[in-house]
Amino acid sequence: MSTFGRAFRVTTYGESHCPSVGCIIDGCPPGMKLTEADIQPQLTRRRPGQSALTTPRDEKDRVQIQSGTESGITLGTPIGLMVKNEDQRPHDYKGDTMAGFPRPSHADYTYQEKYGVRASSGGGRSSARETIARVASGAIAEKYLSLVHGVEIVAFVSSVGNEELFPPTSTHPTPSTNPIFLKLLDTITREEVDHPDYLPVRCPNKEAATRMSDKIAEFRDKKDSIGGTVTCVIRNCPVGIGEPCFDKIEACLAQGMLSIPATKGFEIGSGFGGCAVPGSLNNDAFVSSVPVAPSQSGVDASPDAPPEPITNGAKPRSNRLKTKTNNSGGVQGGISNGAHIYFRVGFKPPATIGQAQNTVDFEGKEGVLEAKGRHDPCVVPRAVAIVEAMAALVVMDAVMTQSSRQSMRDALQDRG
Ligand SMILES: C=C(O[C@@H]1CC(C(=O)O)=C[C@@H](OP(=O)(O)O)[C@H]1O)C(=O)O
Repeated sequence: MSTFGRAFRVTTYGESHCPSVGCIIDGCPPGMKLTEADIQPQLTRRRPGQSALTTPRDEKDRVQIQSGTESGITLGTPIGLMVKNEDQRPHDYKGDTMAGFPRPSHADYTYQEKYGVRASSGGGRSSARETIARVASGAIAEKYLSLVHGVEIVAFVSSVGNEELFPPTSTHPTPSTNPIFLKLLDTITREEVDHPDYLPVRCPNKEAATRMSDKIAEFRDKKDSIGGTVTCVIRNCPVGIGEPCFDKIEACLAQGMLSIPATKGFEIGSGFGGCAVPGSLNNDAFVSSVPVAPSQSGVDASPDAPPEPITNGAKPRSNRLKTKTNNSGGVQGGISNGAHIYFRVGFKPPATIGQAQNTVDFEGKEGVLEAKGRHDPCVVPRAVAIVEAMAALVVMDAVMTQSSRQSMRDALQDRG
């Protein structure tokens, strides 16, 4: 299906080589200021042609809002977003080789088998061009979450091949116990991730970023490709989002992330590393967290503090407890507990490589494929913006669902 979400519902359209890609968003709250300027920065972080380590396809990826706003304010009606495909080279996909051979590990074969027909050039619907619509709609969800709840979502590259930002050690087999990692989750911003020292890879450590950049260049120069991981943190996520049993927040995050092209893995909190340690080490003990009311504390709220959540006039609910550690990654029982939600997404090496591969054509005849075209040797530097967008879409949908439950519960108060 091409629709994601229930309350905040995004339907994406477009193939790699059709006139445009985009989406319709249904359910965006009315009355929010919104212009292209709110959306473009994330599209620019995702766009192809941004460095020597990405696909050279040179798209500007300028977004146009087609509907759903007037005078820069959302109307609550469907928002249409469109980005033109401008730099296509369909002839790269013509001829005996590219047209005749399903690219190993690409979607060519399965699309052909499933639909009996497929887009004749590019990745068609399976192309990373489709992620433009996710990034554009995610920017809108994120704007609301930031304005109303102070939510912050930041992703960064945590590995390329075997080059890791936090390699496992005997003391910290998983980063969830590493104080440097945890401090990074507290403070990292998108501006830091895009610091010139960390570009073009977007790994927030100069030495690791250089190792990763060299690794990608090495595989690009061999006409090969390499995989990697992206870590993402969601700060100030409201407590209580996630809909057990099947729409637990981590299940929705996993689905959202694993719907991004080229993903092969997802872990949250201590993840797979946490599965190798006893409960006594993995459990997150609780401590009291009774909030001090501003009138009692004698100090004004910090200008950086997240805004008070909007509760439609009902009494705000205090978060009575917090955890000392956060191996759970901010989620228990599939419901957010107020701690940072953090997770890691694994991306495989891109399937399209220029190196000769022994394979068979669509008829089963043996041959050699040397793929043509302009392709990423590694997707993780551009995937950072896509992971952030999918996180925003998941959280927005879950916040809207919980807000509706909460306001109906509040309406019942004192009425028996
Ligand atoms: C253009 C983008 O990525 C493209 C993803 C892609 C594929 O097969 O997935 C193939 C290449 O493009 P083309 O279809 O022109 O050969 C990539 O450059 C993008 O992400 O914007």
